[in-house]
Amino acid sequence: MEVVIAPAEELARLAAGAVEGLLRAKPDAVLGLATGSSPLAVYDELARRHKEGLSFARARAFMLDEYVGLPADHPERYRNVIEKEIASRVDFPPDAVQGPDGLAADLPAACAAYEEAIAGAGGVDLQILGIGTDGHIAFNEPGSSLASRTRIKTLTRQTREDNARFFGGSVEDVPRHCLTQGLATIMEARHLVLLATGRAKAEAVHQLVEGPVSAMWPATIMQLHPHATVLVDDAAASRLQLADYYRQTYADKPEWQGL
Ligand SMILES: N[C@@H]1[C@@H](O)[C@H](O)[C@@H](COP(=O)(O)O)O[C@@H]1O
Repeated sequence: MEVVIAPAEELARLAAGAVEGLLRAKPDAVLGLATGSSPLAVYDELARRHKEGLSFARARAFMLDEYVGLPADHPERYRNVIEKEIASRVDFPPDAVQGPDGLAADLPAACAAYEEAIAGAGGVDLQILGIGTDGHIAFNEPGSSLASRTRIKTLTRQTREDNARFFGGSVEDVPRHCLTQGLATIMEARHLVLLATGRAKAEAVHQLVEGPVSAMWPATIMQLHPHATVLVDDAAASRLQLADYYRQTYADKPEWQGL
């Protein structure tokens, strides 16, 4: 696991640079897209690079998760958020961006179909991730099986409170259920790039990087991934015990190495 501690704008450039490097080497790459506020600066940077010639015309993308039951036109439905924040700003082919169907009549079948779609596309090359204050990735809340696949989950009160800001501040308006890629699904992506900023994420980041691997902090499963990059600002890094070592390692990193 590589930990990079840098200002937020630099983190966004690094993540976008990893996506650009991938697309230049493999134009038909499969990207994994996350919602939440953490990746927004990355999407801005990708939209900017698209204007300068970076093409997504042969790429595809899979979303991490979706609320259950939000109406198709609800602005906070993750499918609509991803459309607004990135898909509509670059040149993905039509239908190239897919997400779990939170409006399906048969939710388990929709989850199974989603797993098949990811596998059918050859798996995700680069997965962008955020992290919840309780250590969730996608919507794999504490207690999630480390072997989980795409399925329905019940959101914790903490996550609903964290996300209430997107629903006019009303916790009651945040759905109680979601569909989410499982931890084992996410672990199959070939490169994981997680972004976290702000002091509220400091404990989750400490656990993610330095805690024991545990379903209580689901993101800790990333310690078992052969290619995981954790991009954090000073505030999110403030509880890291080995912060000095991570800073030194990154400062001394050979330029050819990339993320
Ligand atoms: N399902 C999403 C996660 O994918 C995201 O990582 C998390 C953190 O969000 P933010 O980046 O806004 O802090 O929020 C939501 O719960």
